[in-house]
Amino acid sequence: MSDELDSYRAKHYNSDDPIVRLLEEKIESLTKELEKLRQDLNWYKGELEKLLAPPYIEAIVLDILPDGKVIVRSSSGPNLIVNVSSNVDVKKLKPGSLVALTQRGSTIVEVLPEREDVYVKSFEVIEKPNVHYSDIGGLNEQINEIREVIELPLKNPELFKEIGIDPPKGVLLYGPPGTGKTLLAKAVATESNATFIQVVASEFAQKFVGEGARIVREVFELARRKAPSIVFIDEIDAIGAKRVDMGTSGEREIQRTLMQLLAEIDGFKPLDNVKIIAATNRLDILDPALLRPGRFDRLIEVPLPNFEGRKEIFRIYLQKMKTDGDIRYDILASMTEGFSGAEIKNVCTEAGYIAIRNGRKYVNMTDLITAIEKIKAKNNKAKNSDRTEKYV
Ligand SMILES: Nc1ncnc2c1ncn2[C@@H]1O[C@H](COP(=O)(O)OP(=O)(O)OP(=O)(O)O)[C@@H](O)[C@H]1O
Repeated sequence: MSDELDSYRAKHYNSDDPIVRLLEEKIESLTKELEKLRQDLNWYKGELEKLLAPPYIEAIVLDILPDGKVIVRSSSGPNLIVNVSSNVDVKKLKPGSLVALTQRGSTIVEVLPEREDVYVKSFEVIEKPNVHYSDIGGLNEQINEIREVIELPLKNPELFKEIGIDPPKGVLLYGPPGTGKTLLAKAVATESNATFIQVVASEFAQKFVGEGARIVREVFELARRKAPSIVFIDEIDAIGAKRVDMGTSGEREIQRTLMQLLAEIDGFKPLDNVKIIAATNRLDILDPALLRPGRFDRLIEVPLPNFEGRKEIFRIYLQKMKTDGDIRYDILASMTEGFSGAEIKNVCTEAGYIAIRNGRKYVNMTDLITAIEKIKAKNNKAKNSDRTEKYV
């Protein structure tokens, strides 16, 4: 049939015939459309395959056995001995590699890219913090105490060994927000030449559901690698509050994270050269397990600054600014009773803005007093709206 058609065409083909031309154009456009539809079809097929494919299980390689099998710890729990799919380059596998396992958990099908970044982002690592004790106002007693329990053992561990006492593994700083707890921890890291690793405990459970315990483990592994180091855990009450019931999975997750933290602290060796500083605004709600001997048995209160403290903090910030040279520190301190260090810093910054708005390049007492009034008014407003919320 097709031969007949070809010979008919050969006999009657006339490319000048408008009908033939029209038909040829039509064929060309239909061929293009067909090609496009084929591409679409392939794309949909691919998507469908992805949607129907079972999910993979993430696992960490623990060891590679001589027979080519691999021991992994799966994210869903147990350690497994698995095969490696032939399209995976076995040379790329090493203990610690992240891999994807088939649903039934029997074969490694892919080596996943290093994901430490995701975790590292959740904790800040400062190799060389640049905060000094002289940047902190009104906390001399606290500085002395933290030097004795953190700086001295980090710098001279042998001193403790010789005498035969175990230096504390860490301290707990407690007090109202903005009083300089983070600043103190950073300063002790600077002055002890230690790496500063900061984690915010509330993020353990919130950001990485189901992974809090793993992050705790990774933080301490990193701390040991970067020793001497200080692990600073801010808002420790987010994982360390005493709990009565553990009904929800979220609560159990927090509990697991806390258990891992306690296990890490208990596992510290004095020579690891890792110290831990935790901070909280809520000492009253902490689980007593955290405060047991050998854990956070050193508590340092970081209170709101007193009159002298406030003067010192004003001095620290105003010395870095341009002023008219006529600053009355006692007046500033007496006007700011109840202010935290953070609020005093805000007063100084605000006074700077006021000076700029007034076309000046230096700050004077009037700017500072205006700034104090402004921050007081803001605090009162916040307090009132708090109260209203409670009664609504
Ligand atoms: N005693 C202080 N001396 C100098 N600056 C201070 C002092 N207290 C707080 N500040 C300043 O206030 C800001 C907040 O302080 P910091 O983060 O150390 O407080 P914190 O006690 O850790 O607060 P939070 O409990 O809210 O985490 C910092 O920028 C710090 O510079």
